[in-house]
Amino acid sequence: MSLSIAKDSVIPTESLHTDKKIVFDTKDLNLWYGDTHALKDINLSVYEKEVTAIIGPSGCGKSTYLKTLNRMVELVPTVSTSGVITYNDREILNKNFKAEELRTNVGMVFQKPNPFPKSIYDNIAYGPKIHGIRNKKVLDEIVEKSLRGAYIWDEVKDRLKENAYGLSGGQQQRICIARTLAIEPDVILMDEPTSALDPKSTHKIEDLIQELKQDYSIIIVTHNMQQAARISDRTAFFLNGEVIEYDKTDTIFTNPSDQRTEDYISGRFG
Ligand SMILES: Nc1ncnc2c1ncn2[C@@H]1O[C@H](COP(=O)(O)OP(=O)(O)OP(=O)(O)O)[C@@H](O)[C@H]1O
Repeated sequence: MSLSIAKDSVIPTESLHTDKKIVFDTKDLNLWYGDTHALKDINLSVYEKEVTAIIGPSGCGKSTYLKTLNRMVELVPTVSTSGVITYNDREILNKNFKAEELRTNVGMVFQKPNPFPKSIYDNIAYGPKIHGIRNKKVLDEIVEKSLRGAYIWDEVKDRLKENAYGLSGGQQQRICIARTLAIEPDVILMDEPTSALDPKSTHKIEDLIQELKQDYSIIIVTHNMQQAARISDRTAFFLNGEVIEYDKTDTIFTNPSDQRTEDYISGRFG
């Protein structure tokens, strides 16, 4: 297996060897927005029930990569791709794989909390209802389980009929996480989930992510390197659309093998 090679972004290092199952395997992925080559020869294996952080300066392709994993990137008409991504050994860029099916297994939480303008209850019940669940008792159970899973049940259990907009930003973000849990995904993509939150809410979400990784595989884009160091098991460093280095988080932050990683994590650019 190749060691870290910045040139063609094939990065699995010796220390990445693990018995863990690969959830997402990306091979030679390239992505263009029209003429803009946004992702270049990405090779990356994401392991189950871990937190994988994606770091790198603005515009390096972090969000694009995340949105490729649930095919949201296809909503941009100019997008074209080459290469292969498998999710649990199934090729997802293949048109035969329905994006809707993928998205029931791969949930996403965005930078800005984006609850629906509906009651807290309806925010959580929305996804299950779309999937055909109508039984009130079953929906009640899903709502409670999801809110408990996002560690917000005790704060909202007496106000489930109130509009979610009445909650604080940190609470809204946990409602959005609960909404994702309600569709029972096995992967949760998080695009800078705490960047709009105060330190206390950030801390709660970080604790929550640590809990969630017992049951889910989590991929998180973050600009906050302390956050990546605190909560992730592995970290990928992106630069100009390439993966420069991918390794265990401890290694990336204490002994990176590429000078550009070292320069970035020590704040010399970005
Ligand atoms: N919808 C789009 N159409 C055209 N180009 C785009 C589009 N979205 C992103 N890009 C370009 O693709 C490249 C990667 O952008 P992306 O948003 O993935 O970077 P990022 O690392 O997530 O940045 P940030 O940290 O600022 O969110 C950039 O050059 C960006 O301008």
